[in-house]
Amino acid sequence: MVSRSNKVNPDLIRERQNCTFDTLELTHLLDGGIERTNDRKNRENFFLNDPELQSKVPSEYLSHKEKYEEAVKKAAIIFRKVQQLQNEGRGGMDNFREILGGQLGSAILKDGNPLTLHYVMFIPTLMGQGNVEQQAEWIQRAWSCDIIGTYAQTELGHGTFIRGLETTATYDPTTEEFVLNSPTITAYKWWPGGLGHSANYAVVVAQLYTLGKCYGIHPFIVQLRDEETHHPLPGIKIGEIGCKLGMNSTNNGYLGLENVRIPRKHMLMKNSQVLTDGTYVKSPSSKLTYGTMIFVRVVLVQDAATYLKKACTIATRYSAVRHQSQIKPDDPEPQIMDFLTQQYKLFPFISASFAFQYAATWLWNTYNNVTGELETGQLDNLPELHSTACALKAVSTADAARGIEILRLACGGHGYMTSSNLPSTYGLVTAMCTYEGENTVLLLQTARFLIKIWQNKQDIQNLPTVKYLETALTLNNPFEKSVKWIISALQQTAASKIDLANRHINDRVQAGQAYETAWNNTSIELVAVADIHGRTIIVETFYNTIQSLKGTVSPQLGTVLEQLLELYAVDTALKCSGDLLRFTALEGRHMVVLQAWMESLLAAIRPNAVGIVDSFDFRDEVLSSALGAYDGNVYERLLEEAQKSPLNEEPVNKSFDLYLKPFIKSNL
Ligand SMILES: CCCCCCCCCCCCCCCCCCCCCCCCCC(=O)SCCNC(=O)CCNC(=O)[C@H](O)C(C)(C)COP(=O)(O)OP(=O)(O)OC[C@H]1O[C@@H](n2cnc3c(N)ncnc32)[C@H](O)[C@@H]1OP(=O)(O)O
Ligand SMILES: Cc1cc2nc3c(=O)[nH]c(=O)nc-3n(C[C@H](O)[C@H](O)[C@H](O)COP(=O)(O)OP(=O)(O)OC[C@H]3O[C@@H](n4cnc5c(N)ncnc54)[C@H](O)[C@@H]3O)c2cc1C
Repeated sequence: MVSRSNKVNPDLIRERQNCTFDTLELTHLLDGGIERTNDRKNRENFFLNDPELQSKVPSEYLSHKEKYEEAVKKAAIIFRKVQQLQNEGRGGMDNFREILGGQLGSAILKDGNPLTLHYVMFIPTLMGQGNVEQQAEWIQRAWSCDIIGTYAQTELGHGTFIRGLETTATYDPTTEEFVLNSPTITAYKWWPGGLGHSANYAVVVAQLYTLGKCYGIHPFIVQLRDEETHHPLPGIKIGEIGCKLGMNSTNNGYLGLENVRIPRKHMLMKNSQVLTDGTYVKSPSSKLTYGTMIFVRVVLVQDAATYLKKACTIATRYSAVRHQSQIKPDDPEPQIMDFLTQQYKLFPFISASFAFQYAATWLWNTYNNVTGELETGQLDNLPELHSTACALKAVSTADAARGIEILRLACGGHGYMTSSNLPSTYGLVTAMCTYEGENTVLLLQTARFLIKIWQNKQDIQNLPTVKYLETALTLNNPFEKSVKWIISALQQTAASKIDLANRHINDRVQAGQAYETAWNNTSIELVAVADIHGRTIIVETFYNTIQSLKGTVSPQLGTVLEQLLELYAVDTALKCSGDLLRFTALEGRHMVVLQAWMESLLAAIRPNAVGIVDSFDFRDEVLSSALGAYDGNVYERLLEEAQKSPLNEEPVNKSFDLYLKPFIKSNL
C-alpha cells in the first residue's frame, strides 16, 4: 500500500509563497480577534484530540442503526465537554456555535447530531416562551441535560402552514390539565430532530382549545419517555422516520399523541396563558410564538457561510494541486485553477462566504437588539427583523447549497467520492433550504412586508433595511464601475420590481380577483422581489463592513478584502443583469465593462486564492476531505481512504463463489 508522505505538495508550497498578504491577519479578523482564534484552536484541540471522539470506520460504511448509536455516544461526550467549558467560563456562545454547526460539530459528527434540537430549539423555546416560573423549573434541568428535548411542530400534513396544524391540546378545568391528541394520521408530528429515540421531552406545538373555543397554535412541554427507562409513556406513539438524503444521524422522529394529559403549567405561558378556570389570556402578538424560528433562521446564515467556506477550501486546494489538459500545445498540464472557467467556479463563492459571514454578524446583532426591545414590550421592529431573517436565510442557504454543488463539480470525478466530504456537506446544506421555513415560503414572507411598506411608506426612515425604497425608484443613476453604483442599482431594481409587482396585484384586484388570489398570481414576481432585496442587503452590509475595516487592517489585506467585495458585487450585478438592464441606467455596452471587471478580479484573486482559504483555518479533521487537506497529498489520501472500504478487507469477496463464479461458468 502507498504510504502518505508528510511533505506538502509543491504546488501548494508555491501558492503559499506567492500569497501577498498575511493569512494569519485574515484568520484573526474572521474569528473576531486573536483571542478568539486562540480560543477556537484550544477548543479544537480539546475536542479533536480526544480519542473517544475519533472514528475507526468512516461513518458512510456504518449501518443506519450503527450511525445513530455512534452519534449518541459522541453527542453525550461532546456535550459533557461543552458543559465543562461552560462551567469553567470558557467560550460561551462560541462553544455552541462551533460544536453544533459546520465548524467543529461536523468534524465529529459528519452527518448530524441527535442532540442539536435540544440546544438549538428546545432550550431557546423554554427561554423565549416560558414565563419566569417555567424558566426556573425547566431551564436548569434542560441545561444540565437531566432531560433531553426537541421541538415538535411539523406534522405529516403540514410544515409550512402552521395555522393548519392538527394536534390538539384541550384544557380540562376539572383536573387542570391539557389533553393532547393527534386526531388524524396527518396530525402526527414528523421530522423533529432527536425525536425518534433520543429526546424524553418535547415542546409540542398544538391547537389550544379551552372552554369550547380554539385559540390557535401554542407550545406545550410534553414528556415523551420515562426518565429512567426511556420507554415511551402511555399514549405516546413514537419512532424514527427513516433514511434521508443527508442528516442520517439526527434521529428525526414521528410522534402520535393519544389522550396524553399534561399539567396546565406545561403550556409555555410567557406570551399567552390559560388560567385555572380555563380563561384564555391573549398574547400581545400572536406571532411571538414564532420567536424560536426567527432565532434559528438568524443562526443559519452563519452556518451557511461556514459550510460554504469549507467547500471553497476543499475545491480551491484541490484546484491548486490538480493538473489536467493543456492551455497551449506543448505546454505542461496546468493547475486546473489556471483555467478561467475554474476560477469562475471557485472565487465568486469564496467572496460569497465573506458576504454571508458579514451579513450573519450584522443580522445576529440586529436580532439581539430587537429581542431586547421585545423584552420591554416594544414590538415595532419585529416585522422588519422577521422579513430580513427570512430573506437572508433563504438567499444564503440557497446560494450555499448551489455553491457547494458547483464546487463539487469543480473537483471532477473525485468530488463525487464521499471521501471528498463534498456530498455530505451538500446533504447538510440543501436541508437548510427546506427546514426552518422552506425558502420560497420565506421569500414570500419578505415580499409581504415589502409590499406593505411600498403601499404605506410612512416612518420608513426608521427601518434600515427598507429606507432605500423612499427614493430608489426615481434615482438618476448613471453607470459607474463601482460597488456603490452596484448597490444603488440593486436598490433601484428592487424598488422597481416591488412597484411592478404591486401594480400587478392591483391590476388583478381591479380585474375582480380577490387580493389573495391576485397575490398568488403575482407570486413569481414577489419571490424575485424578495430575493433581490435580500441580495441588496448582503452587498450593502459587505460594503459597510469593508468600509468600517479601513485603517484597521494592513494595506495588503485591505486590497484582498476590497477585491472580494468587488467580486461579490459585480458577480451579483452580472447575475441580475437582465433586471439591471431593464430598470437602471445599465446598457449593453456597460455589460462589457462589468464582464471585464469581473475577469480582472478573478485574475487579481488568483495568486491569493489558496492563501484566502488557508485563512479560514479549518483543521484537516474539520474538512474531513481527501481533496482538501492542508498538505495537498490528494492521491495518497484517496488511496488511503479507499482502503477503509470494508470490501477491501479480503482479496476475494464471498459473492464470487456464491454468484459470480456460477454465473461465469453457467455458459447459457
Ligand atoms: C448563552 C445563551 C444560551 C443559549 C442557549 C443555547 C443555545 C445554543 C444556540 C446555538 C446557536 C448556534 C447554532 C449554530 C448551528 C446551527 C445549526 C442549526 C441546525 C438546526 C437544525 C434545525 C432543524 C430544523 C427545525 C425546523 O424546521 S422547526 C420547524 C420550522 N418551521 C417553519 O419554519 C414553518 C414555516 N412557516 C411559518 O413560519 C409560518 O407558518 C408562515 C409561513 C410565516 C405563515 O404563518 P401564518 O401564521 O400563516 O401567518 P399569517 O397568519 O399569514 O400571518 C402573517 C403575519 O405574521 C407575520 N409573521 C410570520 N412569521 C413571523 C415571525 N416568525 N415573527 C414575526 N412575525 C411573523 C408576518 O409578517 C405577517 O404579518 P402581517 O403582514 O400580517 O403584519
Ligand atoms: C432535515 C429536516 C429537519 C427538520 N427538523 C424539524 C424539526 O426539528 N422540527 C420540526 O418541527 N420540523 C422540522 N422539519 C420540518 C421543516 O420545518 C419543514 O419541512 C419545512 O418547514 C417545510 O414544510 P413542508 O415540509 O410542509 O413543505 P411544504 O410546505 O409542503 O412545501 C412543499 C412545496 O410547497 C410550496 N409551498 C407551500 N406553501 C406555500 C405557499 N404559501 N406559497 C407558495 N408555495 C408554497 C413550497 O414552496 C414547496 O415548494 C425538518 C425538515 C427537514 C428536511
